[in-house]
Amino acid sequence: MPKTASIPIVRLDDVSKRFILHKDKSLKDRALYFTSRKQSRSDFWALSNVSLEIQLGETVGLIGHNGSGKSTLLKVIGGIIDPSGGVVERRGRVAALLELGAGFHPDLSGRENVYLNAAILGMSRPETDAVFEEIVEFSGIGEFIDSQVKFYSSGMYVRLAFAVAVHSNPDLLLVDEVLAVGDEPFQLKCMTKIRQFQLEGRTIVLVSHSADQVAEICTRAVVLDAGKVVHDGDVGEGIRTLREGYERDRVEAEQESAQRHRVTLAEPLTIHGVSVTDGAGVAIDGPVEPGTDLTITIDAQLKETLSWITGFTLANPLGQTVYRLNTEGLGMELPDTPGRYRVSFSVPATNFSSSQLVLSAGATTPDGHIIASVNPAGHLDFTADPSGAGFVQFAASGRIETSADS
Ligand SMILES: Nc1ncnc2c1ncn2[C@@H]1O[C@H](COP(=O)(O)OP(=O)(O)OP(=O)(O)O)[C@@H](O)[C@H]1O
Repeated sequence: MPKTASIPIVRLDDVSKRFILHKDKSLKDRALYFTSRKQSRSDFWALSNVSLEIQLGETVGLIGHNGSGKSTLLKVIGGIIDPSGGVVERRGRVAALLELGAGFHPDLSGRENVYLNAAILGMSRPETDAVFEEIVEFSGIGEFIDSQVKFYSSGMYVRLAFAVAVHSNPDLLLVDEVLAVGDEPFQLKCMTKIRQFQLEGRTIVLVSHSADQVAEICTRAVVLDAGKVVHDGDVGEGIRTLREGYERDRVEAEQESAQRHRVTLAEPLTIHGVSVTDGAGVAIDGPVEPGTDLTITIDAQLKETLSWITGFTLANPLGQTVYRLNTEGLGMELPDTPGRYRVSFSVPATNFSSSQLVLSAGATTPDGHIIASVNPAGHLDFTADPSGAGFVQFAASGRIETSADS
């Protein structure tokens, strides 16, 4: 299949999906409002006004919190469920790998299910005959192909379903979280197959909770939040948006829980601010050139007598720590008496090759109990050093020697 840019294979215009929720009424409600109906109905919008175009050859990762609408969107894209409003257009052959076992009949054998599933995916019997052995080999199901699938493990289910889907010659492959169910060698096999699909210019849309997986294979990320698209585009940026949402939710949940319990825990330490300056003491406001000396300063107030450690972390958009430093690591002992302290860390000649890093700062007791955390405390854009690649760079050099006897 030739790789062709800018041909939409899927187009969603202002798509919404409503589910009707049935909730049991309490006896009190029924007595108060003299109603005999046991249930109340309410509308729930799992998707709201989603518009997107997916081009031929793209690999799109759908990410978002639990319940944000990812699976619903995947099903709408695949035509498995109809939207309540808006327009969905799709071209080409679709293979959808949705929730575990969907499309498999438990009483039929693996072999019978392969033929049934392949027929659902639009393959004729001779077409299926031609790839049957390949499907069985890819799935690694072996002799169990003639057992009823109700005796399969969840991994075996997924392996067989994925094998059928990828051998059905789809233009558009839709994959829900199911890949996580397979073991590591099988996941590797799936990744290799997905890469082959990408080279062949096929289109893939996958739902994943693994930021690493999305970063590794997707060319675009769509982030959903409560049924709405909150980011569509760059993968690293999308993962950052998602992580910031998680952090916001965590802080809100903590505040709510503190309010609910009406306990105002006196925090022993407050971080008032975190600043980043260069070697000349000038605040960093823009790209950081290779070789820049950085000073990270944590402004903290200790409110009671306590031993404490403070430090900072620089992480990439996937949340992986690229660099971490704290007072304990540097052998610094902080005063344990109440007061306001500015703790500075000097990091000379920095050379991070990751383009954007997230700065966070925190404080713990010596036994690791977190007493303050600021995340994110800032974002730093490092200008890439073209001499090498990887998380960090060094002042590297090279040399060529000519051997005298050549
Ligand atoms: N058939 C249904 N009837 C009623 N509500 C539904 C139905 N299917 C999904 N929902 C609701 O719609 C919302 C979105 O569900 P969806 O499965 O798309 O989310 P998700 O982002 O894939 O979640 P997860 O990460 O947990 O798999 C959820 O609140 C879910 O309870």
